[in-house]
Amino acid sequence: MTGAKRLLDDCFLHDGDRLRHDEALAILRDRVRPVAGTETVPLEEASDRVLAKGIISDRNIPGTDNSAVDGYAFCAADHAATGGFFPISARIAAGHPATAPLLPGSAARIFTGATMPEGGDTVAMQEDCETHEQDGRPFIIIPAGLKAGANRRRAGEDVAAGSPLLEAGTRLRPQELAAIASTGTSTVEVFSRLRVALVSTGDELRRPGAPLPKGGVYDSNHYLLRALLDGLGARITDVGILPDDPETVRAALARTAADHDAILTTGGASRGDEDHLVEALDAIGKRHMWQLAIKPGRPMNFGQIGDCLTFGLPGNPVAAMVCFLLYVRPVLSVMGGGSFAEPRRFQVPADFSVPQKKPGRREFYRGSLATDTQGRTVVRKFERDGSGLITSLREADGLIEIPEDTVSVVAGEAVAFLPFPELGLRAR
Ligand SMILES: Nc1nc2c(c(=O)[nH]1)N[C@H]1C(S)=C(S)[C@@H](COP(=O)(O)OP(=O)(O)OC[C@H]3O[C@@H](n4cnc5c(N)ncnc54)[C@H](O)[C@@H]3O)O[C@H]1N2
Ligand code: MOO
Repeated sequence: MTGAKRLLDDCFLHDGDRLRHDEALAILRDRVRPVAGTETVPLEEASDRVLAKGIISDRNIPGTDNSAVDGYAFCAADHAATGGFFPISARIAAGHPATAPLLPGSAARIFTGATMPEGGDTVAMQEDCETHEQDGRPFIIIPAGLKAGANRRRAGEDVAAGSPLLEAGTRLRPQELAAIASTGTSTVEVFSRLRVALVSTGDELRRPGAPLPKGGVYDSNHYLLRALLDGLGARITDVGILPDDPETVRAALARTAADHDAILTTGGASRGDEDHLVEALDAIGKRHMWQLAIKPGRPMNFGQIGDCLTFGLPGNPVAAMVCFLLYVRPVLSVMGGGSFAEPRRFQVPADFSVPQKKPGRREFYRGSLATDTQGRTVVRKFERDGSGLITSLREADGLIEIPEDTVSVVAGEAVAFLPFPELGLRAR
């Protein structure tokens, strides 16, 4: 990251002068690069990690043509001549391929996943067949009408030998781990875990478990952010709670920046007399952006101290979570070798109205999905706006995004909805 494109340091900015959401994203997208080294880990420890080296499958998956069902393998071209009456000449189970080709005009008893016999191209499901015995020999009656190749899975139909399986930069979800395992690979080269420090600030804060003085507030943001970082594969350092004291804040940030890739702070982001984060950042580092034309999350700041990136999240829990999801998550993803993924927006009819919205800023409401009387999916806005209401986050399925130039929302009109899973969270 080099020199800021645009620095804003006027705390009395009007929304029109603040950095817009798209501008903020463009700055972040532009400037952030992967910083993590790489390491080789066993597949058991690779969940949520980012692949540092692409994987090419050196084999076909499945490895052989095999049966998709329990039944009888035969050659479709033999059906007319046999009238569907086949002697059973072999038995083939998964893991025990036939050692000889199928005798012409005969069928093989076969089980799901077992390798197709040479000379057989089609499998009849056992439920559709009738067994028969003649002269002490087993026969199977296979109904007409099965297409050649029915119930047969082709070698390489999932992945062909020599084809790229996964690209570097892929975050490994359960299904990617399964795909890697299916190629027989037991270790993967992934980007090292980012070292991320969490800092809470505010004299009023205490950790759960400690007694709370009058006017005190439990540090819920620490637990919010810690859990939001799940899935990014970061190594978390808990710096604890810093008091509202400029010297202490500055010293702790300088010390922490020396051996971390990123610091996430909460609280003290705006410019009250007791808010020292921005001041500390200006004194010992560089501020790249501050004050966004969004709600909630207006005082979010972003900067760096040496090589360590800093994210100053607002103290209000809703603002902290929204800013994390919109800005911190994609940046940490890129720093850790992954992609800067834009969440997909879905147009959903609003089950609410907003008679008057302030123009010039983008607003994010907490939204939950519901079904209206005609069975359509609609989105409801949490009725209260407070940025301190953790309840609103719990009751939400995602964020409703209202663009800068919109000044009202009429019930029934389509609004952009960002489901939480698009932002890396689990569904309720
Ligand atoms: N005069 C102005 N006042 C405020 C402005 C403004 O522009 N001018 N902006 C408001 C907005 S928007 C927000 S958001 C908050 C941001 O405040 P800070 O980031 O400076 O945070 P604090 O003042 O320290 O705390 C705000 C609020 O959040 C609670 N908090 C803080 N940390 C935690 C934590 N770790 N866990 C739970 N709750 C926490 C804190 O007790 C306060 O209630 O400022 C507005 N004010
Ligand atoms: O970011 Mo603040 O939450 O708009 O209240």
